[in-house]
Amino acid sequence: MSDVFHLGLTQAMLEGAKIAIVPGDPARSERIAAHMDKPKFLASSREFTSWLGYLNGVPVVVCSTGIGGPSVSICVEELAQLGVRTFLRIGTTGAIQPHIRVGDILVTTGAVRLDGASRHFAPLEYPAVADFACTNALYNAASALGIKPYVGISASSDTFYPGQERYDTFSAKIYPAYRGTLQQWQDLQVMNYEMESATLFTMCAALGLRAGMVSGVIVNRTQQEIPDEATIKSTEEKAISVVIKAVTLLNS
Ligand SMILES: O=P(O)(O)O[C@H]1O[C@H](CO)[C@@H](O)[C@H]1O
Ligand SMILES: O=c1cc[nH]c(=O)[nH]1
Repeated sequence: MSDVFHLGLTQAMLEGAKIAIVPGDPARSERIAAHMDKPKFLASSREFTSWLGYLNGVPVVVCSTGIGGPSVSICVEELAQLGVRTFLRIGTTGAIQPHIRVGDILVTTGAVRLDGASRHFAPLEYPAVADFACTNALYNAASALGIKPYVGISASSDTFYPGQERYDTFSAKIYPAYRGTLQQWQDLQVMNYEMESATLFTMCAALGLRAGMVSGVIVNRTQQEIPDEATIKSTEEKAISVVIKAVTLLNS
């Protein structure tokens, strides 16, 4: 019998884990757990696939969030009910700055709140900022692995198509409020688009939880719209190695 509504998890299953790695894609959970000692499948329910593993003897839970703010908010709330206090998201992303290349790693310090769910935790004036210790750990983890990440702001959108100003859609129509926004965020030095950090950062800051985010660039929107399948896995693996190292730094 589960202790929470959606995740299919009990407190006992988490073996005291206080830290969670939260990818979007359920299939990524197992690949992340494979980097840990004693990886164990826990549950799969809707978009939430969870595994448990150990890093230097410390239990770490991995649980996918699915796509977008509403499901992130459920994942974080229910893991927090089970005792988790620190959340590191590892995602894929689309860069919007021309100099950022496919395969690069981004550490997000703050998010533009283009979501709806974060407004259920705090008004729009409240910033969507990452926890400093988590960001520091992600940056230092990347550096220790010989990776120089870009560090800065992400635009975090509820929608993949209009909210990220994609015209390669069946209608090619975008509501006026979103036309020209890619250029606007680019001018404002935003690094990239993704879909979860606004909710994750806002709710965690508001609730006294810690959150950070690392992502791997699978497409650069100034150059292409469709990612090259061949590079996705290696980019994800690079970002996974950063998040694993960051957990060991946070636990040391
Ligand atoms: O690769 P994940 O972690 O799912 O992250 C990104 O990919 C999905 C969109 O394709 C969104 O969830 C976005 O944030
Ligand atoms: O362009 C992209 C790529 C991945 N995920 C997003 O949300 N946008």
